[in-house]
Amino acid sequence: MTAIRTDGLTKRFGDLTAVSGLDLEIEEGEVFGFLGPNGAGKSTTINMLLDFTRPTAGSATVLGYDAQTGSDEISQRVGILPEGFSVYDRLTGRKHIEFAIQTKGADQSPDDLLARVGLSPEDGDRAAGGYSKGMRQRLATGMALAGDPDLLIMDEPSTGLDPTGINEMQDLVRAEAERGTTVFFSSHILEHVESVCDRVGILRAGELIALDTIDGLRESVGGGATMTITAASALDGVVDAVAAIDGVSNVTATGHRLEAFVERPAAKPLVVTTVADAGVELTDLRIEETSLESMFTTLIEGDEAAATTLAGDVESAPDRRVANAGGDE
Ligand SMILES: Nc1ncnc2c1ncn2[C@@H]1O[C@H](COP(=O)(O)OP(=O)(O)OP(=O)(O)O)[C@@H](O)[C@H]1O
Repeated sequence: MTAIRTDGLTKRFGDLTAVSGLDLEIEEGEVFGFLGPNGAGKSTTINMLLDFTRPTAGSATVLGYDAQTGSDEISQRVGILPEGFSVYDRLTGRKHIEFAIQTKGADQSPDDLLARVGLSPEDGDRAAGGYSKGMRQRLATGMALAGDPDLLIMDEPSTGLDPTGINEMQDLVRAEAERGTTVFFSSHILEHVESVCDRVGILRAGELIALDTIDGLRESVGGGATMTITAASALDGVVDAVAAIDGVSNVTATGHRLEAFVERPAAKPLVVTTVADAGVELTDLRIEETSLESMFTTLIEGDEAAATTLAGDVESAPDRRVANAGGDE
């Protein structure tokens, strides 16, 4: 079954399009990372899935229920970890969990749920106001797991956590995924989702600009590298010859240094032989591969070329923009 499906899901706030024609399909059992910088539209999308806010256009289903007409059924089957969850300082951790179990109408042992998120019965006895950020996040996740949801939606679960807390959060997501829970979680940092996600969708300014597995994304950016050649004499004379090689771009020479961006691995030796054939003596060669993280950073900062590289799989993106250009509020 499809856990989440959106068709042209769009939300406008006045002139601002927060989410634009989003088409997503997330399978049951999948761990999906919803990525994008601040303000990209991640929370707005989640709010539409949970019927906290209504779409301007398009539709969504969650666990087979329409997000609007089936919101009661959805809230019974979905666990939510909201962004910026705050605890009731004076209530114990266990009370928080008991409250969540009651809300779901479930019959579960609070201590089992505490244990599932790595909190001991003694932790459960303590007032949550004294919890560390990592413990608060565990508690919030424990509350989200009340009633054994089929789908866990986590909005920026790594916010405010230190590296240890982030690792703990990733372990929790892995453990839930192993139990068969579908996990949909948003983040603005690729590194935080990279090790746990089956697939990621990258949202920028409300538009889905990439939808792929981490390996697929790697493949899209793979092979790209910056070569820096240093020689015993000036290199400006070879710029044109290097730039003429298929798969080589952005060639610049400053004195004895030449830099070139190489898209195809096979072009790398050609750059070296072209320089050597010009009778220049090479003294140093450095190759810096483009990392997924750096591509992601470039991408979300608004680099159109990077967006085009990663957008390969989002075939309908241009059509969607046209289709949704009019008719919204
Ligand atoms: N109720 C609202 N009224 C007006 N504008 C809104 C409202 N809610 C969100 N927005 C705007 O919609 C855009 C998307 O916001 P959203 O919170 O969905 O982004 P996000 O990707 O979740 O960001 P963050 O990572 O900061 O939480 C932003 O420009 C935001 O200012």
